[in-house]
Amino acid sequence: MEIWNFPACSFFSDHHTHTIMPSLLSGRILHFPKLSATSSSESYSSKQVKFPKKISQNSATSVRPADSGSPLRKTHKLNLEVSPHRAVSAVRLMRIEFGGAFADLLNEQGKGSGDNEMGYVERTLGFRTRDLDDRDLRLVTEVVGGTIRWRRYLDHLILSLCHDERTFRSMEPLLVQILRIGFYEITKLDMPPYAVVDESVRLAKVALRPGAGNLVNGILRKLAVLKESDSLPAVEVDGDDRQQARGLATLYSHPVWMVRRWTKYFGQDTAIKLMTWNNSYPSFSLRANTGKGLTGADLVSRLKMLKVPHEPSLYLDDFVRLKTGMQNVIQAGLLKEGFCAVQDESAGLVVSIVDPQPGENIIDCCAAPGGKTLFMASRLNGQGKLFAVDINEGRLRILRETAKLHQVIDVISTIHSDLRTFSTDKVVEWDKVLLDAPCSGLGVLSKRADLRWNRRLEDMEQLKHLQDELLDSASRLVKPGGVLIYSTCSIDPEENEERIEAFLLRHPEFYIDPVNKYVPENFVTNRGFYMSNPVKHELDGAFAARLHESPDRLLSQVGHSKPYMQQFSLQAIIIRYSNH
Ligand SMILES: C[S@@+](CC[C@H](N)C(=O)[O-])C[C@H]1O[C@@H](n2cnc3c(N)ncnc32)[C@H](O)[C@@H]1O
Repeated sequence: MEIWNFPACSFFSDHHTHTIMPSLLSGRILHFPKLSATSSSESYSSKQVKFPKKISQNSATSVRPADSGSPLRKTHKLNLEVSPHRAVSAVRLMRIEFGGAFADLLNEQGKGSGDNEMGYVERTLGFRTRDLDDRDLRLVTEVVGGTIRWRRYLDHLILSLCHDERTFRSMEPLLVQILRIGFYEITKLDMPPYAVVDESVRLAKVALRPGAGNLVNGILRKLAVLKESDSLPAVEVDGDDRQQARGLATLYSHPVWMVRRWTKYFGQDTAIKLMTWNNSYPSFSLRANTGKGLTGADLVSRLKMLKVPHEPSLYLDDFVRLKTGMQNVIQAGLLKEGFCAVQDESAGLVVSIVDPQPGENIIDCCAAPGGKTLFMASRLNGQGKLFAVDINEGRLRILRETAKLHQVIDVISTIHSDLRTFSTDKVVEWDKVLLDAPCSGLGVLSKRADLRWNRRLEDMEQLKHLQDELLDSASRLVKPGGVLIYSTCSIDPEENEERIEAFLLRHPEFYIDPVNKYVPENFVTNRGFYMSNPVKHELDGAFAARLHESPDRLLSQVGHSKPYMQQFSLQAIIIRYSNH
């Protein structure tokens, strides 16, 4: 199994994630889980997605050799007339939009669906294409990420070129994906329009029906003409605040509520810059695995050997930034062999704020899949103990496996528990407590292309409530005089500063420890918090507050003490809770 160390991310949605079940895919009529809010309200919608009949007779050109895949593959036909990147992209987009699969550009070996991707293509379209080569793979990554990001804008263009709104709303989902891909390639990738038209028509005909091909032909040709004469349908950004937000939301392809929220908090200019950042191709950072005795210099020489362009991090030793070449890093096995991890510097800086020291006992309260845990563990140099709590067992398993791979498992104990329950046991106190809280992830939208469409305004209220509860729980685990670090990968003040202000009102025994000592000054806010801002720092957005608990808390808080405190030793905790 490929083990990934994801960039810092929000996974509130984990509990709502749906994946396509293979058994569902084999039927002609598929019942997908609930559509995302945006797809139902801002785009076409359908709960029953009809897929085309299996391969049309005239499109099959050869039969795949019998020994080259699963039994399913053997029985089906290969279509060499359809461009593989287009077929795979369309199916991936269907999975992401209706199946809840994430569009992380790095997910699952960079192929989106792992080795079985052609199986999905075949079951969805009724035929398979030739396998993807490296160029196709890069194109699929680009097309899928871009088409998701630009979905609202692309739908605006498609709608403008349809006869009427009903035509658009009643299109089959697969037809919409084929059109979106074509529109994206022509308008954003500047691909030769007539090649795009031809390929898209062919896919629509073979995968759907001849009429669908004609429709694609008509609409894409109109687009090609408009593109050539530089007269694409305009997006109006005027009127009152609400109308302007709608216009900007279409022009920069984001949900309206996000535009309104960012305009309110940061002003329109910054909101536009933020959306532009979210729409750009993400860059990635790698962290050399010092747990294995490797250094940033070792990583740099491997990257040089691979001819992967890179630059050292401005802020963190042992981190390097890549703009391109991630595929080479993957193929060379650097991640698989635990040589390095993918970690954004904005997440690395949160670990700098925790400032783990050898010999300390640290608890990471929402730890999985372990990006920060592993980095902290490597800083303990084999001395001390790190407890990793998470409610999600599957993700904790990934954490354990990665910790073994990175050779830092000796200092880590995993605890599968809801933090709220775990903390009421009042088991023991820790020197440092990190709460990397579930959050909206609004700081990582450039990497998580689909996230903007899966978040709803209503989620924000639920998240804030959960964050308050988890902060209260985490605070119970801090020893007198100890440190509590709260972090998110969000830029939203309501999930960040406001949560801390509310916490301090509930817990006057804590005070803010300004982060100046731990991170460069340009990341420090007026209140002494850490804030990485994509517009300012060209990193993912992230936030952290470092809070100290007053050493005389127990004296000052009669009746609010921790009755069962220290009744267990750390060793007993390991035995009682750990699952490895
Ligand atoms: C932002 S992610 C953590 C990312 C992780 N710190 C890293 O750097 O890789 C939030 C995590 O909180 C976990 N979580 C959510 N609710 C929880 C709860 N009540 N108790 C414990 N963990 C919870 C989720 O399963 C998720 O893994």
